Amino acid sequence: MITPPSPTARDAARDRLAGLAIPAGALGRLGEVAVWWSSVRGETTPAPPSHVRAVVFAGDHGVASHGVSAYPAAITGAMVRAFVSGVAGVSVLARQHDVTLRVLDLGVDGDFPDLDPALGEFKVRRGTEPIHLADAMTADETRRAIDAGRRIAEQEIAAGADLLIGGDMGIGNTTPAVALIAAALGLPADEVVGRGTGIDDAGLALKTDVVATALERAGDRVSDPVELLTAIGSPDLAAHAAFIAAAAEAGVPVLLDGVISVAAATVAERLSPGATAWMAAGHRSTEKAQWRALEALGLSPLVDVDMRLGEGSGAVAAVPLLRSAALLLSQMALLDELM
Ligand SMILES: O=C(O)c1ccc[n+]([C@@H]2O[C@H](COP(=O)([O-])O)[C@@H](O)[C@H]2O)c1
Ligand SMILES: Cc1cc2nc[nH]c2cc1C
Repeated sequence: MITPPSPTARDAARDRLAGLAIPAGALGRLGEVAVWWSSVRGETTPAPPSHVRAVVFAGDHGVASHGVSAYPAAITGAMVRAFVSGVAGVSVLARQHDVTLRVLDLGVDGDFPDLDPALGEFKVRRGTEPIHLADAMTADETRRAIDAGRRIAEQEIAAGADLLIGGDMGIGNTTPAVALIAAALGLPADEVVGRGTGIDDAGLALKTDVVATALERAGDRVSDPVELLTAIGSPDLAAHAAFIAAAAEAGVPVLLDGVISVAAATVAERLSPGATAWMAAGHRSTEKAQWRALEALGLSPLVDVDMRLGEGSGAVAAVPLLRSAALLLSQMALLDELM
């Protein structure tokens, strides 16, 4: 069940924004996100987010060995190690912007016996089935992944998060992500498929076929979000979607990242209708499915710099803008006070 963010705080913040010593609308999307931040914090002029926590959901995808990615699946595990060592792209941004980063292995096709066992605490399976040929996972695995995502959100909230970010790592994961978006928006494969890590035209045609076949294979099951995750999702995507839904249910705001995070958000909205009110869009990815889904959710991204890294990086890059927006709304003079 979703309780909407405070309409009183939202209206008061909107009034204050309209009265600031700026030409009307001059803060652009910073003004919009400041009003959203007030509504989700339930105060007219809340402090900027100071306990931002990001979780990277890692997993492998059976389609990765079917020509849909520019990189081999072995990169997933190598990057998990990079997150643990603090040297991945999002690790750098998280340090810079004082964001706590946690990586979890939900479905990597490999193990990490030399790393902290907490990394695999929520592991559901090793990789998924290729979604154009078979269900990604079993119904029981989907339930376990959803339960994991909810528990992860609870843990992050208990640790004091005032803003949550879901990141992703998984070679091949843009294929199920865009398939989930196609299912949610009722779009055909060719209107959602993008180049992911950088596939060429032949790869793009193949990936479009894979997504179209996966959607066809899923059939009517696309109308149920849980069955949809079983058919064409993955443990990492299911946990990510449940993480967002649980955050919204608990009244904790979420800043969205690229195409995988936004795909998870479309499923979260279906798991918990109204969840979108607790979300803001961190950035605009180069993946067209991401913009289409953001548009369908009614969200406008803060940062637009052609990023397509995933990992939660675009959302973390937007954190300073959200902080600026909150400070502008609370610290600027009103025009009336100056006259
Ligand atoms: O966030 C995005 O919009 C995004 C767009 C393209 C690629 N990625 C990242 O690249 C990987 C998936 O790309 P691919 O081509 O292997 O499906 C995965 O690890 C994602 O984090 C992420
Ligand atoms: C190197 C590399 C790093 C990534 N981080 C997220 N997705 C990625 C994909 C690749 C290939």
